[in-house]
Amino acid sequence: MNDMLKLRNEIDEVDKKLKELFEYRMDLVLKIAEYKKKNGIPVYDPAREEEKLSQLKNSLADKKNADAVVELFSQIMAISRRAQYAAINSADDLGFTAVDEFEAGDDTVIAYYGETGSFTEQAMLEYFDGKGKGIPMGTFEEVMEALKNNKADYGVLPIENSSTGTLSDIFDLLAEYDNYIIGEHVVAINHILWGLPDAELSDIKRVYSHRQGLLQCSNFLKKYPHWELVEGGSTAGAAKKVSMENDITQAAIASRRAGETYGLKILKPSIHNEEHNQTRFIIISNKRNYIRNAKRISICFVLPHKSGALYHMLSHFIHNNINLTKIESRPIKGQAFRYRFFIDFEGSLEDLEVKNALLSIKKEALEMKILGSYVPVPNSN
Ligand SMILES: C=C(O[C@@H]1C=C(C(=O)O)C=C[C@H]1O)C(=O)O
Repeated sequence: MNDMLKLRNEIDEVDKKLKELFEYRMDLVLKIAEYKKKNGIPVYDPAREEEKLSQLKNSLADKKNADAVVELFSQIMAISRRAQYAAINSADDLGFTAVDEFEAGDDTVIAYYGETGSFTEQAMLEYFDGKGKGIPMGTFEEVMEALKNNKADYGVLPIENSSTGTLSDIFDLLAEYDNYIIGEHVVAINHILWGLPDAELSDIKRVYSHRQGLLQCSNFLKKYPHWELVEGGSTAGAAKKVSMENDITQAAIASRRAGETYGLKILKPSIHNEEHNQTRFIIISNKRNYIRNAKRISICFVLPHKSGALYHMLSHFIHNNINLTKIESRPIKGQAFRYRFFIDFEGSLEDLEVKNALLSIKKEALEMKILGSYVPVPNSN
């Protein structure tokens, strides 16, 4: 027998013992689960886990294995928690209810950002298949308020553009309001420069649009440095303004639907920077419901201000084998250089792995909110 074979035989012996010990440990873990269930004790006990890890680390004969031991036992404890959640079965509730579908009929009221003809209205019409009664809202916040005050059943808001990135205001509003993401929809955005029926490109002195419209067409606008760019309202609102004010020197960047709705003329088509300009919209509700088995979840959390806090938080995703699709951070109002993290990941609120990760994060974070669970648009993020 050669040397390696001999060593491998020894490893086999060690693994056999480890396996037996692991099975023995899991039996103990399940007995503890029984006790916790009977006495209403939560599964996750971070103080106990912290104490165990430092004890194991400090008692090592050879400190070079310290990080490996922490990693190994963090995994073992995550596996143990998962087994306990399975045994106890939803004693710790995430507070969301699964439904088979979201109903939308002719009486359903949907608050959307912008005016008739806005891209958000288009997202609403496509998502709800033309059903429901859309009510336009002048600001993102008004959409949130309409849900809060039960003036609307659903809301539709833009959240991310393929060329300009996320709309940070929406993240702040999601953290602030008790409204939840129940769906998403992606719309191809084609920006057109619109003027009055008699206007020519050479007449233009001022261009109106939403901030996003101006940003997404920045390369085209750079060619006309003498134009005054005015941001405010939605793209459709800008088209309406140009039509109403009847000034030949004014133009708007807006969608085809908006320009046609307000009787304008195309001065220049397809002026956006990126050929495949797309915006992702979210559908929101004030109820904590989600489509059963929806495979995307969004959360946000605030961490204690200490080193390694984010690393530790992310380890809950790693140890539960959860794939993150997006991470963002936003400054917390009134707290200089402190951040709230926003994470999207794959999984269903019914998965034990997801439950394990979320309940652990909830326990460790200063605050944690599940922003919703929904069916993702393929390849949207
Ligand atoms: C097994 C328990 O449940 C969880 C798992 C732990 C472990 O695997 O050692 C420790 C603490 C708890 O988070 C326990 O409470 O002891």
